[in-house]
Amino acid sequence: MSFAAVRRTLIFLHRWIALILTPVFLVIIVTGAVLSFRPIVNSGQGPQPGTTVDVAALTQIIGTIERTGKPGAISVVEGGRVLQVLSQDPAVAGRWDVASGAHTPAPSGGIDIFRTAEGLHKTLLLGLGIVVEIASFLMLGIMVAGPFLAWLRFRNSLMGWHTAIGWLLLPLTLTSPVTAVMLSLHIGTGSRPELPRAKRPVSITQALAIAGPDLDLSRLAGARRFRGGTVMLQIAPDATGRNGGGFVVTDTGVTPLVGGPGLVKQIHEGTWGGAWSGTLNFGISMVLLGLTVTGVYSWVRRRARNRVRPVAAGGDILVAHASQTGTAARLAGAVFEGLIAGGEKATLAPLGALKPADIARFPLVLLVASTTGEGEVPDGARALLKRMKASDLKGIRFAMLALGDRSYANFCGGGQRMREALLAAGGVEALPLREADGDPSGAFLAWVDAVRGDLALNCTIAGLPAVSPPLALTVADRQRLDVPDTDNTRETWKIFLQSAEDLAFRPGDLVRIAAGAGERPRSYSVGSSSRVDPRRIALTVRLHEWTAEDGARHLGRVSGFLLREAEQGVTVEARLDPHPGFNPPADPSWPIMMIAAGSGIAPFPGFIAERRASGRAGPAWLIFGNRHRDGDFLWRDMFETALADGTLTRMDTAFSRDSDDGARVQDRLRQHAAEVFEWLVETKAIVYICGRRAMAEAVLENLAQVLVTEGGLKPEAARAEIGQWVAEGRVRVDTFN
Ligand SMILES: Cc1cc2nc3c(=O)[nH]c(=O)nc-3n(C[C@H](O)[C@H](O)[C@H](O)COP(=O)(O)O)c2cc1C
Repeated sequence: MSFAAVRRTLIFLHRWIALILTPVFLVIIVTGAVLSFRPIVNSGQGPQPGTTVDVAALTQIIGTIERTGKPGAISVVEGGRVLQVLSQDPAVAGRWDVASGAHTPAPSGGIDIFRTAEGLHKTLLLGLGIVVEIASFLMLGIMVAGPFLAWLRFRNSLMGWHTAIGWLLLPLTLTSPVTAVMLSLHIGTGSRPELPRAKRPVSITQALAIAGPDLDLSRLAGARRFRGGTVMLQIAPDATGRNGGGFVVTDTGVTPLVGGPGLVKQIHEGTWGGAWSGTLNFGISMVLLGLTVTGVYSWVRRRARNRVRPVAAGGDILVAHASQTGTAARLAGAVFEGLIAGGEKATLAPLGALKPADIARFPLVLLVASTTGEGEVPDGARALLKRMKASDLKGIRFAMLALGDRSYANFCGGGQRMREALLAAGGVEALPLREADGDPSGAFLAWVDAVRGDLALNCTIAGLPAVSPPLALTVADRQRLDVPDTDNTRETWKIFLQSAEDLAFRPGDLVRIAAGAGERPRSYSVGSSSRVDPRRIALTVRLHEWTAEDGARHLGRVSGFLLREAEQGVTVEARLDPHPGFNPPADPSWPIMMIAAGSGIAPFPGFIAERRASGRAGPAWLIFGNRHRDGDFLWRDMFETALADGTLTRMDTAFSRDSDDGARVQDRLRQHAAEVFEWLVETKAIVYICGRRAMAEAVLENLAQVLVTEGGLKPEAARAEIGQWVAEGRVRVDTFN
């Protein structure tokens, strides 16, 4: 077994054993804390070494007590002025004043807190001593495994403190379970002498008389009757700290109890140093309590985060979508609602969130799939596409609407690949493939008609799903983001678009802008939030320019228009589309990692602004890469301010063309693999990746690499895991070319 596999097993055991035994641990720890007060309370109660008590008075009062009833145990407290009597017999239980003989009965019905705590601590008050013993073994195991689970590295978070305290105080906290385990194995418990037998039972008064010649009763600390008719006398040490201990008295004489409690027992009970060691034990109990509570709490939190929100289950029809920028998802949603309104049983799900086996459960699948990149399936569906090839979907029927654009070389390539995979796995087409070119409205309505007619399904669609209306946005302000007079930067601007009315948008949404009527629009990520200003949209626009074969310079159609023609005050026509797949988490306290290269930084200023405005931003880590620190550090002031005010927890940069750096974002992931692993696996951060497709792919590969080096996964398993995270939305990718 590799070290990583051992570590994974330890993590698993640490968490699950701790969790299952938490109730038992809590009882043991809390009662242990209560019991650690016993040596504190007891210290200074009996005769102190060197002090003496009035033996005659003591003998007299004990005689009175024994004539009145049946004492179980008698302790000499308050320096010999008072006797504390434990007994079932209410006539004698309570406190007796040695001088006056006055009796203060024990409150009836009162419970002896130490006795109860001890009962719970040893047997859970249910005679379950074996459970407690097993629990101490497991507690020891959990604590020893602890340091292997997370290296000592301080972070100011709940788990950071759990780890640091667990590590640093380990030698101390280990004493409790170690001594408990030793006690249950009878190691160091002290010798148990064979007790002498009495021929005739003796009372405590008689025992005092018998022991008088042999023992210094002026240091009597307590007396107790045993079943066989013997009496045990406890004598406090003398001024030299010696000659104390227990003595068994029978009608024939006195026998010292040799051995006494062993060191292990004293350490476990905190009695080796009186009040001092009791306090130390109490401290240990509190640390153990803290570790248990924080451990369980973080587990609960992790579970809550991990819970995959299932899509409405049930029904015979699966409506699935593979969507990069949300269009296919919106259309699939409309079909789903139409089916439900028509009384059909249907389930709606993003394709990437499903396994082939999930799909196989449905006799009919309606699929809307778009194309991205150069004829590829959307990011979320890529892992599934691979898996589908080796799966068995015999018997399922499917109907697909593919979205695309003929101005791309590979028209509807993504949908076609998906269709081929479904056919190869044994699926059968229920309707011929329908392809949408550009605006999908017409093809969508025709497809829904076929679903209704040829498949005889009730699907009530009132109209087309809301397509975003055209908006008139005015260029309110623009600033260059790169520094033009440094070498070799790429011309990039921030542009603020102003709306005359309030709009609802979130960072990561898409603004589609065309340079002229009927031209293909280009999408830009929204870098601001309507929660901060509902009329102002921030964009990051890089100028696309290239030299043609004839040497002529060309500008990108839309970026050229925005940066060369749409000066301040110019109004542009745009559409604003939600892009829920790339919005920051609704809960701003959720940890996020933002990984961007070049103008892929576009959505993240909006992420920061929205989280800052919420007032409860959680951890956020930005990894940004570009060419030159001096010229290309886009939005530098904004992010440095965020780092200073805490909205950003951590920022790493990579400048590929700086001679003192030369790294890319993916290199940073490998360099900080341990922290990345922690953010991915422990903190469960949502990872947002924005940039060119090749960059996103390199980042995904390096994330998988981190799971290999830090988590011990095999490369294939690590890639599958990342693929699953992409499908579940824990890793989100927004790419452009
Ligand atoms: C970066 C990018 C690449 C695209 N590549 C293709 C392509 O290769 N072939 C194609 O037919 N359509 C392509 N399209 C068009 C989309 O498939 C089309 O706009 C679709 O409606 C988007 O749907 P979605 O929002 O669900 O992802 C591309 C669009 C974008 C933004």
